[in-house]
Amino acid sequence: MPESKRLRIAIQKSGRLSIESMKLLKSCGVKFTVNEQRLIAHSDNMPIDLLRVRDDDIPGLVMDGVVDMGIIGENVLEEEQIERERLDKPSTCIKLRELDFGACRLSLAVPNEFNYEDAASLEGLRIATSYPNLLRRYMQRKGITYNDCMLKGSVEVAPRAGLSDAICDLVSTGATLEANGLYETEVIYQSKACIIQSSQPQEPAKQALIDKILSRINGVVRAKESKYILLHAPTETLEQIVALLPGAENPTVLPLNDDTNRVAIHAVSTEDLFWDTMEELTKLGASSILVMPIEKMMG
Ligand SMILES: Nc1ncnc2c1ncn2[C@@H]1O[C@H](COP(=O)(O)OP(=O)(O)OP(=O)(O)O)[C@@H](O)[C@H]1O
Ligand SMILES: O=P(O)(O)OC[C@H]1O[C@H](OP(=O)(O)OP(=O)(O)O)[C@H](O)[C@@H]1O
Ligand SMILES: [Mg+2]
Repeated sequence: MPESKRLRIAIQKSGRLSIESMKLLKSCGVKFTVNEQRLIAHSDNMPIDLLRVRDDDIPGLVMDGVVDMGIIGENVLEEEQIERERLDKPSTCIKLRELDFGACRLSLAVPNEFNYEDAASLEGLRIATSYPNLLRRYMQRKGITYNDCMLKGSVEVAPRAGLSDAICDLVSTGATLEANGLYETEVIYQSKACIIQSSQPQEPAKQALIDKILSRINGVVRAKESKYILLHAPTETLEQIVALLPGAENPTVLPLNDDTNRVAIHAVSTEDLFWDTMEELTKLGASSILVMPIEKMMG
């Protein structure tokens, strides 16, 4: 297939989103082998090329129509969108869906000894960040003026190095802040990874491939969020037991050999079954409870 007909998907080369992005595409049936030295990985079984780049470059590549799709953190997407609007550059793309990885938040944080009351405590101070646009938008809405200290990395060491009074950086577990004697004061943006498509019109064959990938992603994510549950239940508590299964619609109820007082239940639950619920189920007489992962779902 000619180069222009192949679907180009940009993913992070190496970092927090890389492994999950590749896993997601592989679970959608896209086969490829990555050569660490190479920017492009061609799929062996579908007309798809993967571009492995710095995550900061992904939104721009999609917005300029250089690639057709991208997997990126919403934080980076939004930051680039604001920047491009400011510079009058193409700033649109279609967010196809949020993904189930890369969850983090962009937060303000200050040194442990800082006496913080609210964002106004930062009036006139220096804030180090890699996200100047998201920070500016937040502070403008609050009417607070501050001084930017733009750092591409190691933002968490800026206060100790005397470069800033506070930081605005990504937080997940909070371990990085704690290790650097900082505490989180305000969340300014909640983020997850997402998959985006160029807003330029696609030719039908390419659009059909994008739709197919998206539909497979929906199936993969739904399957990950679901569980297949099997158990034996006394007929007299059947209704209560079914009511306890989270998000299970119309479970299959089957008779058991030589036992008229008990039935087997098969159900797909849209949530995980927690230990507390398992214990409630056994109190109602359920036995042989099995909770199994589902690999794929469709329809
Ligand atoms: N601690 C975290 N937990 C979960 N997701 C995170 C975390 N930190 C960052 N992310 C998400 O992963 C994205 C990539 O983070 P990473 O630290 O790999 O970026 P980077 O160092 O800028 O990489 P690159 O070299 O590609 O520019 C972030 O933009 C964010 O969406
Ligand atoms: O709250 P935590 O769980 O500690 O996570 C937050 C850290 O994770 C990210 O960095 P990453 O570890 O991806 O490395 P980087 O600094 O090289 O980007 C982010 O920039 C924070 O430094
Ligand atoms: Mg980056």
